[in-house]
Order: sequence, then structure tokens, then C-alpha cells
Amino acid sequence: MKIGVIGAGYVGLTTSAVLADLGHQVTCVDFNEGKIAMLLNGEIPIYEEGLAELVVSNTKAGRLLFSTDTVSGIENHPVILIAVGTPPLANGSTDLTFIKNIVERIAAHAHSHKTIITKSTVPPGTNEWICQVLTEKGLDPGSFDVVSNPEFLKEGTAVHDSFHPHRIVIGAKRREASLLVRSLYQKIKAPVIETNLTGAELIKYASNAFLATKISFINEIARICDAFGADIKDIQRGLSEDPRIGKYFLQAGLGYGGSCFPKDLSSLVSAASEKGREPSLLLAVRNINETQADFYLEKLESSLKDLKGKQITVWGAAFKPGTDDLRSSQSVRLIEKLIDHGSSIHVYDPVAKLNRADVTSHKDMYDSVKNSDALVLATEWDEFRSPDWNRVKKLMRGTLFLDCRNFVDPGIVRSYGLIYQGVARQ
Ligand SMILES: NC(=O)C1=CN([C@@H]2O[C@H](COP(=O)(O)OP(=O)(O)OC[C@H]3O[C@@H](n4cnc5c(N)ncnc54)[C@H](O)[C@@H]3O)[C@@H](O)[C@H]2O)C=CC1
Ligand SMILES: O=C(O)[C@H]1O[C@H](OP(=O)(O)OP(=O)(O)OC[C@H]2O[C@@H](n3ccc(=O)[nH]c3=O)[C@H](O)[C@@H]2O)[C@H](O)[C@@H](O)[C@@H]1O
Repeated sequence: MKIGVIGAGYVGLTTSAVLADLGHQVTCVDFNEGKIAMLLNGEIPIYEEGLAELVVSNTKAGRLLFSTDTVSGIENHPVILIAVGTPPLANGSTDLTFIKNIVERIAAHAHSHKTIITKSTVPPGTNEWICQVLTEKGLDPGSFDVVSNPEFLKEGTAVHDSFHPHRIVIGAKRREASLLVRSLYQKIKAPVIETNLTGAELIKYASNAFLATKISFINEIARICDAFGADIKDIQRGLSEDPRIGKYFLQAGLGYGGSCFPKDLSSLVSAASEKGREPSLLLAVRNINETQADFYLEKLESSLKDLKGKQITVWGAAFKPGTDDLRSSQSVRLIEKLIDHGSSIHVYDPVAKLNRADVTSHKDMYDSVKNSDALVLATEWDEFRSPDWNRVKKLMRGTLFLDCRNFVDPGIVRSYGLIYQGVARQ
């Protein structure tokens, strides 16, 4: 199948490489000339394990091309997959500018039948609206199909997730269109859920909202455990043994960040409110997440007495390990709060680059702790699991270690003469 993928971000680039690897002829188009220049040069603009190899091998095989020419991307491909960004607006609703632009371009340049697949996460009703706009702009309703095919990959494991999805969701108006999208993924073993356009859009939002709810749930329980002196890791283990609860997405800590959970939850809240439905659970989930960093800040403040003038080192800036993505990172949220309280911040992240004038970034994890009053672990990169604690202790001025991800063994840290602190950790 000849596929034009619009957008070379996390989703567009990964999906392009995976579809090419499955044997399709893919052109990945992005209007960001810098990104396409890098890709044409064999460089990958994002940090994502296994993606470089997949892109390079499929480019060499001639199955994967890159271009900045959106018009050719539309004209030359019967299947167009939209993977542009859908960022949040200040009021929490979704900014559909990129989607609108591409739909207008499709309307202007579709001269043969097009199957338009929306991979971007869009609010309920958006794909119906796309159909309406294309018709209003003069396309014959028989000359195109719109299919909602949301993406469920996680950053850091994007390639693996794309080859091994838990499900493939296809929302379509016509059976033929649904079958065409099924055929794109025929080499992938996964249950296929077929529904209508809005059903597919809502499966995506409900999935992210549910996962975010699990995280805020365990963080709320951690706050309660903290008050009673119980260890959240024990509670987590106790919960996970019940298969009805499951073991995933119950890691308590600083809360969720990234480009999707915060934005998609807000978008769903906004969509529900527009229809007059009060999403009280979702609002609580968001509130817990937005105040979670304050709990860790209070721990630091109570130990250091005053945060003003303190040297604080933060290990980890990315919103989670395995990515260089800083979007809505809870680590950055905590750093900003510390700066507001007058602390001087030193940051080390193995991959993510936090370029801010008010923060000192370090290239070496041990350099970053020199003369620090406290060390904060904010993103659970593997290399923070068992650092040379002796060296850390000697280099630091103070002795406080705050584990915002419940990542290291408190006993080990204490055995080196450091003070271990967390929320609901004993
Ligand atoms: N990042 C993730 O892990 C996941 C993201 N999603 C959803 O997928 C969508 C894309 O997300 P990301 O890949 O993270 O976004 P991104 O912002 O990293 O990439 C989007 C790309 O689209 C390009 N673009 C925008 N308009 C264009 C146009 N008219 N022509 C050509 N290129 C254009 C931009 O230059 C950018 O490179 C969003 O709706 C997101 O919610 C869904 C699942 C996972
Ligand atoms: O729609 C999306 O963009 C994607 O959003 C998430 O993927 P992602 O944001 O890449 O990362 P996750 O692994 O889900 O982590 C999100 C945040 O939750 C936090 N988290 C995760 C799990 C957990 O138990 N506790 C916890 O605090 C992580 O630290 C991170 O900040 C979903 O997991 C994907 O299925 C979805 O496709």
C-alpha cells in the first residue's frame, strides 16, 4: 500500500517506520524543514530506542521516504495518515489548527479516492467534522473515507509498542474503509476493535483517562499512607496481587507528565463540559496530579527548614525515563517550585536537555551533586538505581536524599549515612 504520513513527530515517525517495515511504501511528510533535513541525513530528531535502526534500514530498502512537500504527500498517496500535533489551548480544550490545515489541504489536492486515517488524538466529533468539511469544500462523499485509528504507543518503548499493540482500534463509516485499515496491519497480531468514528475517538480518551486515574488513585493512597506511617510500596504490592486490580500504572510518585495524559484529560473534561456533563472524577484526578509536587516540596522544606539559598540537585528532567521529552514534566514542575522558593537548582539528566538560564545543567551525575544540600530523584533512569553512594555522600554538603519515584532502596541509601525521604516510604 502507498501511504503518505503527515507529521514526523513521535507518532508520525514511528508509524512511518513501522508501516514501511511491514512492507508498505511510505512517504513521511513534515513541514518542519529542519526535521526532514535531519532525517534525510540519517539522523533521528527524537530519542527513542530502536527507532534509528528501523528508520535507517527501511530508508535504505527504499520503502521509507521523507519530504517537506505536503501537496505531493496528498496527491501521490491513496492512503493519508494524519499524525500532526493536537496541543492544548489555555482553556484545556484542544487546538485543532494543525488538523484543520491538513484537512483544508486534502480538500484542495485530493484528485483521486483518498482514505484519510486520523492517528492524532482528537476530541469526540472531530472525525465527523472532517467528513463534513471535506464535503463542504466540494469533495464527493464517495471520493474519500475518513477512519479514526488512534495510537496507543508509549514514548521510550514506541517501536516495541507499535509492533505489539494491545489492540488496534478502527472507527469508520464504511466496512470497506475499515477493512483497508485492517489490511495495513495484517502482519500484526492484536485484537481489532471496530466501531464508529466517535467510538474510536472516545476509546483513546477513555484509555488515557483511566491510566491517569490509576496514577492519581495510588498517589492519593500514598498521601494517606504517609499520614499513617505506612509504606506505599507494600500497599502497591498488596493491590497488584489481585488480578482485578492489576500491577500496571500503580507506581506512586511525582505524578504523571508528558505530552498526552495532562492534555488528553483536560480535553476530555472540556468536551464533557461542552455537553453539560460534569466530569467530577476526572477533575479530581487532575487536581491530585497538579498538587502532587507540593507534597515533595513540603518534605524538602520540613527537612531543610528554609529552601531559600539552598543548593538542590535534581536527577532526571524528562517526564519519564527512556525519552528526552520534557513536555509537562513533573520534574520541571518541581524545579520551578523550588526556584520560586529561592533555591539554586543543578540538574542532571542522561538524555533530556533542560536549557534554562535559571538552572545549572550538568553533563556528569556526580558533578551535579557537588556541594548540594539535597539530592532529588525526579525521573527513574536506570543509572540512578545504584549510583556510587559513597561518592555522592562525600561530594554533597548536606545529607538529604528525596526519592520522588520510590526508586531506590531506603535501607541502602541510609547505610551510606544519607537521610532517605519520600512520600509514604519507611
Ligand atoms: N507522543 C506520543 O507518545 C503519542 C502521541 N499521540 C498523539 O499523536 C499526535 C502527534 O503527537 P506527537 O507525534 O507527539 O506530535 P509532535 O508535535 O511531536 O509531532 C507532530 C509533527 O507534525 C508536524 N506537522 C504539523 N502540521 C503539519 C502539516 N500541515 N504538514 C506537515 N507536517 C505537519 C509538526 O511539524 C511535527 O513535527 C497527537 O495528537 C498526540 O496526542 C498518541 C499516542 C502517543
Ligand atoms: O496518548 C499518548 O500519548 C500515550 O500516553 C501514555 O504514554 P506516555 O505518555 O508516553 O508514557 P507513560 O508510560 O504512560 O507515562 C506517563 C506518565 O505517567 C507516569 N507514571 C506512569 C506509570 C505509573 O505507574 N506511575 C506514573 O507516575 C510516568 O512517570 C509519566 O510521567 C500512554 O501510556 C500511551 O498508551 C498513550 O498512547
